[in-house]
Amino acid sequence: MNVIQINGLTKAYGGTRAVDGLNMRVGQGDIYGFVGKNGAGKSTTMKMIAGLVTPTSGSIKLFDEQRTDGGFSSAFSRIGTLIEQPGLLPNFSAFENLMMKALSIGVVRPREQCTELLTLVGLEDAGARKTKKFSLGMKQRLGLALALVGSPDLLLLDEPFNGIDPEETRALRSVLMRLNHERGVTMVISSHVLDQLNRMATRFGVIREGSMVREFTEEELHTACGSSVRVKTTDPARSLAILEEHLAGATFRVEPDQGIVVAGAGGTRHAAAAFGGAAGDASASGAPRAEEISRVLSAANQTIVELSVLERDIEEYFVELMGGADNATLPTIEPRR
Ligand SMILES: Nc1ncnc2c1ncn2[C@@H]1O[C@H](COP(=O)(O)OP(=O)(O)OP(=O)(O)O)[C@@H](O)[C@H]1O
Repeated sequence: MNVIQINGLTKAYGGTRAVDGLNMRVGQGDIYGFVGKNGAGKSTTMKMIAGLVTPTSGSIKLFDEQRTDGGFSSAFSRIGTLIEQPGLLPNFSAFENLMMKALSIGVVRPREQCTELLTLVGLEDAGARKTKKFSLGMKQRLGLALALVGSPDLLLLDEPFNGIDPEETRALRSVLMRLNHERGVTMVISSHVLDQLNRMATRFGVIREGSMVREFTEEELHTACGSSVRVKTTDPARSLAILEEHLAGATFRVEPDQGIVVAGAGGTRHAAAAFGGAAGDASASGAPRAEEISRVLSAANQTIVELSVLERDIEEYFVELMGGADNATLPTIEPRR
């Protein structure tokens, strides 16, 4: 079942289209990594889903309920949001902040739920402290607890890792993973911190200038970033012609030293065809196989002097989809742990 189904969503501010004909689909149980450069339209999209901003046009369906001009009748009660700074009252304790929300939305047994949520986000020992004494990371975790009051089925988290240190980040990430695994909570997490999303997300959506560039699963990401093969022969021009003839759907790049880099449609520059695009045999697995390239060239009496498999960088792939690396806030992705 789709938890979120968005079609042609647009938000215009005067002449600026913050979101421009966006399509998006989030399935039940997804941890959906919503990726884009600063200003791409992530926050505006999240705010429209959360009902904080009214769309200019387009449709939003949440839990099979279509948004109307009056908003949603029941779907909103199933959403928890952490968008921008959590709205904490600084002179009240963490527990009191949670209780106020629990009482305002009529949670059954509010004290129990608030105590449980403080434990869930690792703030059980800080419940009585005023939130103005909290670190940024503690505030983020309390903000998450606030979003969880009422046991929502869908969490919308806008840049939840912004400005918090690595230890707090790890703590927050582990709470989110538990919520997803143990309670089946669906999440949309927007971030330009690819590293964090890459460790958690089961699906991704890349937004660029207000439009969805592509959506893909974690598996499809790894297929798309699969290896390419570099081959060098004594007759590069002839070898290239042979490979082009035999490897339908693959893409080719000749490097300055005449080495030929062969990638599946999911492998390098022509990633546009990766999912559902025109792709031939060589791209079906996302990458050409070195053995196949070797066999094709040998059968045509080409002399191979070098053959190697190149791994593609996930970060490079995202940066390409997002529209280039003119963003200083893109860190390197570390290997999964
Ligand atoms: N209330 C508003 N009035 C006018 N323009 C806005 C408003 N909100 C957003 N924008 C513009 O819409 C575009 C998208 O902004 P948005 O905040 O959605 O992007 P973002 O992807 O969340 O970026 P960031 O990562 O920097 O938060 C930007 O050009 C922004 O300046």
